[in-house]
Amino acid sequence: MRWKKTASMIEVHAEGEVGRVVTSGVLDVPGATMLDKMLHINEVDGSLRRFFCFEPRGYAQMSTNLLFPPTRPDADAAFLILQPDRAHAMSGSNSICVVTALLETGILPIHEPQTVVRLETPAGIVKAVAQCTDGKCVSVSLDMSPSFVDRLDAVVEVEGLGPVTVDIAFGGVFYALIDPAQFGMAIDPAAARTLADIASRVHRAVDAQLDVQHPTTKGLGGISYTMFVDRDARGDLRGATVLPPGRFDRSPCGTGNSARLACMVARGEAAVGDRFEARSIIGSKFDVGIFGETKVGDRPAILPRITGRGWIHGFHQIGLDPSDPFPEGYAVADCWGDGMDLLK
Ligand SMILES: O=C(O)[C@H]1NCC[C@@H]1O
Repeated sequence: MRWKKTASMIEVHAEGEVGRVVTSGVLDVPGATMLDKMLHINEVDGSLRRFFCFEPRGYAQMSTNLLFPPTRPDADAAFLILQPDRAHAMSGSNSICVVTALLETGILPIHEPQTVVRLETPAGIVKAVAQCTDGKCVSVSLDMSPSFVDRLDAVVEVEGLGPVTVDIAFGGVFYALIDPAQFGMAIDPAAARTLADIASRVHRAVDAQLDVQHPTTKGLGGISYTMFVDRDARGDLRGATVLPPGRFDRSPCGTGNSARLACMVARGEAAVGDRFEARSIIGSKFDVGIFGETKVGDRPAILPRITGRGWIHGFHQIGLDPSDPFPEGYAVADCWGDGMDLLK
């Protein structure tokens, strides 16, 4: 074997959203904390992100999760979420994928009927409670990051669309939440390309026109994603997160629904103790709820809880031959999306 780099991973999806879990090939990333490691990838050396996320080893519609030993004594494992544009601080679907992989392959011991896993992320500790039967994680409940509103009904000037109203909120990462009705649209898989194009334009406008900062943690600023929010015919929450360079989350989105719940509480549309069904653009489901409240800096914040399911669907090995002409991979807008400028 003459490969310059080799990595093994577990292929997992959570309610349709793929979150690969790397189990070998990456020993560590410089940084004393998970936030430091994320900033190293985003500000110093993005080669790992490109190796895993770009073609031919990667593709747009997935995330790659790097596993690490925890840097904190109160955590069982740590992970970083790599996507084509950057490493991100927290992710609901990816947390479900990581817990499913850790427990169903014995990296951490599985206990029945319930296993608690404390995950360390750049956004802090996420407590995961997995319901386990016959060696399967039947469901995973996540106590998400404290979530809060940055601003409601902000207006940005969007190329080709004019003024667009968004809510900016934090659910583990920052979101621009968009009501599609302002474009005469609704969340519909048949309109996915049009909606994804709109979302990429809104993302650019928010980046350029709004200064979004976390009140207590430098390095968590700026929106990660945009998310269309509406309700389905049954009145259930329906959400569709668009990730750079312009593709939809296949899951209902845990961090996005956490941000949405914070906005609903701020508008008096929800309260502590409420629970909802949240659907994705493909109809998959998370149970989402609010189990407490707190403060983040001077901001009132909620404690969301997200429950969903993950499934292992493969085992995978990738590598780099020294003669490969594309050691850092490549991406083309035909299937990656119109927001190629949003990639680093
Ligand atoms: O569920 C979530 O929070 C994630 N799904 C893809 C984008 C977000 O990180």
